[in-house]
Amino acid sequence: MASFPFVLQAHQGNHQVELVYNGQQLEFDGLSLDEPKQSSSCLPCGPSSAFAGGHRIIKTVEILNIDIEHEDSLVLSVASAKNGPTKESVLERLVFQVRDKANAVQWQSNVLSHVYKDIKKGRHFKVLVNPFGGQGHAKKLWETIAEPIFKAAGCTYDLTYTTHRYHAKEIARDLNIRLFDAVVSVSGDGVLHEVINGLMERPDAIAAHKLPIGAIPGGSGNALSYSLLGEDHGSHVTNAVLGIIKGRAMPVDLCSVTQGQNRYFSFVLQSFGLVADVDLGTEDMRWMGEARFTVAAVGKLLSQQTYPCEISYIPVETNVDKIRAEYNYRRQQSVVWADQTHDELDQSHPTIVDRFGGVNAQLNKSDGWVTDSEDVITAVGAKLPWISKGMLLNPASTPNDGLIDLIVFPKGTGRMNGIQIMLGTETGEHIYHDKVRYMKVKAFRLTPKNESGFISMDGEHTPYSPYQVEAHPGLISVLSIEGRYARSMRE
Ligand SMILES: Nc1ncnc2c1ncn2[C@@H]1O[C@H](COP(=O)(O)OP(=O)(O)OP(=O)(O)O)[C@@H](O)[C@H]1O
Repeated sequence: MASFPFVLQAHQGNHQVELVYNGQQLEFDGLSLDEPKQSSSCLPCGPSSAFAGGHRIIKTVEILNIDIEHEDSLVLSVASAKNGPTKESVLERLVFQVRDKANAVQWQSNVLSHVYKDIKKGRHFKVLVNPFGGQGHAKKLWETIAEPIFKAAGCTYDLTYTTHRYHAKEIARDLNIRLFDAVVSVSGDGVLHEVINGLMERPDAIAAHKLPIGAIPGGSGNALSYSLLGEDHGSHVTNAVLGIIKGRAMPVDLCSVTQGQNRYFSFVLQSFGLVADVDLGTEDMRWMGEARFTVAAVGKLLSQQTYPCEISYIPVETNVDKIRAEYNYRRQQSVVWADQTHDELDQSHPTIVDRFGGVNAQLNKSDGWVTDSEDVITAVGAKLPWISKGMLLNPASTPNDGLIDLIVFPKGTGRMNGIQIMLGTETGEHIYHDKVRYMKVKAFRLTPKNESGFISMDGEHTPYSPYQVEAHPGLISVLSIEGRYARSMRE
């Protein structure tokens, strides 16, 4: 293999340009101070400082494709952060003229083989778009932003617009998984919940759980996108698509929930009390848009409403400082991809095994169960740090620590503390509040002690009856460039 740097002499009009790829990034030297000939099919392009001094840098991860068109045009397709690191990346087509085609072909081959090292180039996706997701914007987001980037990267897809509730679940259940490199959803978390539950219902769930999932934010709650891309980029379609084209399969734990005779799979959260009420009990406030959640939560905190229940859990760590230290330690460790793991389902057993029994089993004392019987304001188990924009409820959540983050706001918090805690959820600082209990657990069981109310599994309404949650390590995989969620806790 040729050694770095890979250098190519090219032209833009009368300007000579040197394209230098060093394994980390592509640098253009000698660019015209005017922007090069390009087209952008995403966002309007603002003035770019990236061209200052005739020099521009494009990171390896931002390079989608390099084509040689006609005899002398080298076309670079990139999704770059040209408008600033917190702005949505932009699809660009940069065109250069080359005089020595053979040389250009060699350069193209050298660069692309490095850009797609360990990643299949030209993936084939099953794409699901919920035309009603996110107040009806998902279809437009697909057509105007996502689809052109997939095409520019040479990816192909089989597209379905979901036509009814549970359509995504039916598709995932019946999908010929060997045909696709991943299943991609342009939606909120509701459709992803259906996809995961559809995959897990299959007789070949053992194989199906290996099919990676790609999330493009197109709903009103995009918890997975926010968790993968962080607060700044969680709603940015281009960044999400880049992660799907250039990401690898990251193993992600999945919560299995037993309730009555049923089993659900939950990848975001299982909520009881205030958080469930705000999620499911505010349909009549939909006209307020996203503000409905804040208005409802403030109202409930001021009313000091509490919810009687019994919570049992198997604690692993209950000290927030130690949880943070472990979080930071884990971030120092090298990333493990799904194709490098041997999870429990690869072994001999054909179905999910509940290590701690289901909800109807007696709690086994030797497992270390602890039981609290007191009213709470809310109790939430979760596997994602962000549950929506501006709501970093479980900052220590990581994709694959095999544990559930359990957060409890006990009764008697008081109105002022309640508001302080709520404000803290924007940055995740609420977990340090002395009225909040935040812990890492292996499993938990919640038994409501009143007649009726709301329990939410990933935003889905489930019966108001006891449920037990256990995390199954690495049961699904999600396409990710970083191999971890965006940083959600301070160092
Ligand atoms: N064509 C359709 N008609 C009605 N419901 C649908 C359709 N397609 C999908 N759904 C349902 O829409 C629900 C919400 O979908 P999605 O995940 O896209 O958004 P969300 O963020 O959860 O919520 P929101 O609808 O508020 O954006 C899912 O539970 C899914 O079953």
